[in-house]
Amino acid sequence: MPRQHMLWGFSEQRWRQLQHQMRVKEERIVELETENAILHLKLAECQERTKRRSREARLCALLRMRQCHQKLQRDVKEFRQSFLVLLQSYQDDFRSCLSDVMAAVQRTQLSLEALQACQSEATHLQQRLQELESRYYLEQQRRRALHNSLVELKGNIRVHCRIRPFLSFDNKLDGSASQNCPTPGEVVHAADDETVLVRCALPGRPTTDKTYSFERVYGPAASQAVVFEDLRPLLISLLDGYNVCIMAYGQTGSGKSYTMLGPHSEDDPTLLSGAREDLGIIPRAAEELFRLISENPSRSPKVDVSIVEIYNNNVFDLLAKDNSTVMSGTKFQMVSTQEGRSEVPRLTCRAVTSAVEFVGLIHRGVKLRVQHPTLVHKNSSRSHLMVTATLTTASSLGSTAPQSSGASPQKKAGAGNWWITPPPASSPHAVPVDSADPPGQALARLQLVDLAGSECAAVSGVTGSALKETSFINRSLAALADVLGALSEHRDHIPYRNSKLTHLLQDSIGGDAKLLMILCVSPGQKHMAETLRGLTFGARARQAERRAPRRRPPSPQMQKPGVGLAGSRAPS
Ligand SMILES: Nc1ncnc2c1ncn2[C@@H]1O[C@H](COP(=O)(O)OP(=O)(O)OP(=O)(O)O)[C@@H](O)[C@H]1O
Repeated sequence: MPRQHMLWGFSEQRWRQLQHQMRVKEERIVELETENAILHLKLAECQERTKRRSREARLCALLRMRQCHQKLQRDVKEFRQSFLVLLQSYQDDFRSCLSDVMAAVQRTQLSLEALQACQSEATHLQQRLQELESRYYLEQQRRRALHNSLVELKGNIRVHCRIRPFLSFDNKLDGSASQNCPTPGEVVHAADDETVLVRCALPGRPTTDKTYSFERVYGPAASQAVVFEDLRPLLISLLDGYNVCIMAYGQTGSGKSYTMLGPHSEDDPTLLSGAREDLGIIPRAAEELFRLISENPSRSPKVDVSIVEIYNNNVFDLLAKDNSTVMSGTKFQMVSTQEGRSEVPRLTCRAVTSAVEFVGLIHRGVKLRVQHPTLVHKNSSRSHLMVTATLTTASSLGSTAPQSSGASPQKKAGAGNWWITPPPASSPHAVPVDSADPPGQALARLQLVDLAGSECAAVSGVTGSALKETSFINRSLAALADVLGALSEHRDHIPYRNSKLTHLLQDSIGGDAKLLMILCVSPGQKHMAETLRGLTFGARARQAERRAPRRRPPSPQMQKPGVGLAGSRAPS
């Protein structure tokens, strides 16, 4: 071939160079075309893969949706099933509650019927109770009437005699032991429950027996409880509105303080001591009084206590005294009211609400009482001790009696029954209050007296001021004997004012009140003269007038603070 390059004017070299370049370019084109084809192939692959993936993704999504849907369907099914179970249980519960409610309603109906039956029963019982209350009230009235008749039959002045045991100091005094007596020197005996036997054996003379009768005679073995038991009914009379006085009378050393208060303490003779069974009448009466009061709380009266001693015919207020003024306390004058009552103005009077308070006051008063040793015994009381409890009912029966029914409390079935429980409102026996009976004035007084001992100066061996005391004691006891003598002889004038003692006891001795005298006697030979005097005195006291008791109209002055035995109110 002609040389082309020559044709085109290129040098051979140049020509070869261009050819080479052209071959390189063609090779490069082939490479690129190959590459291009590969890329096309890859592109196609990628597209294919992308399509496949998107198809797969769609399929997956569809699959997931389907699964979700299936799960949802399952959940709904489960939910429905549990809902049905729950519903079933609710229905069961509801049915059971309903049956419970039905049962409860039935029970309530039954209870209602039972309640109605109970109500009618209660109404019936209430009517029965009212009937019983009416009967109780009537029986109570009858009981009181019978009780008071009994007390009247026994006499408004009664004498019990207590013979104390033969004690060591009786021996000291008594050298002349009698051969005829069971215990040497013991000459006074309780022949039976009502007779005292005194064996009088004088040297050179035949023995003679003297007997004395009393409502009750206690031998040396009689306990304090037995002595108290016989006078317990008097406290019922007190609450029935009668003045009551219990006093111990007897020669010195005969056991009056023991009987009224109890034994003295060994260490301090002014102190009371001893076990409960040794308690004397005064603390026992305090207990019994509050026991009786507690039996009828709706009628609780107010109880005011005063304690006085009458020493050398002067009245001393033991509740106003203190240790520093012992023996020099204020003397009190006595007055007689228009109604004839004896009263001590400005006397301390303490309200007590329990037996404990009452006994506490007694202990305090007794500690301040005048005592001196005598030849007979070392704790001889040189004064008369008088404990007075005044019972007042607050604005009286009218205030607590049923107002609406117009029924009024009972006034009197017999005498002095202000204490009687008012009848129930429905009682057909309700009686209108006597307009003459002022409200809140119902009073009764309990006087508990431990007298000083009657004594023979030769026996007690007292001299000086003690002899003067003895003289006053004996004079006041003689005045008491005169009063009892005047009463027994039904004299017009009863000499109450001859001594402070009888003046103070004026309301308690006579037809109005109930007096129990406990005649204490020593059993020893040495005291025989005084014992016989005491026994004669007691026998004479028994003959004092027996008049149906009547309730004394209360003195208006007794209502006023600061006047009378219920006098000045001291803070308790
Ligand atoms: N029943 C009795 N049982 C035991 N001891 C008694 C009894 N009675 C009295 N006594 C004792 O006899 C003594 C004298 O008694 P009490 O002090 O009571 O006599 P009194 O009559 O009050 O004397 P006074 O009038 O001199 O005060 C006391 O030691 C007392 O304890």
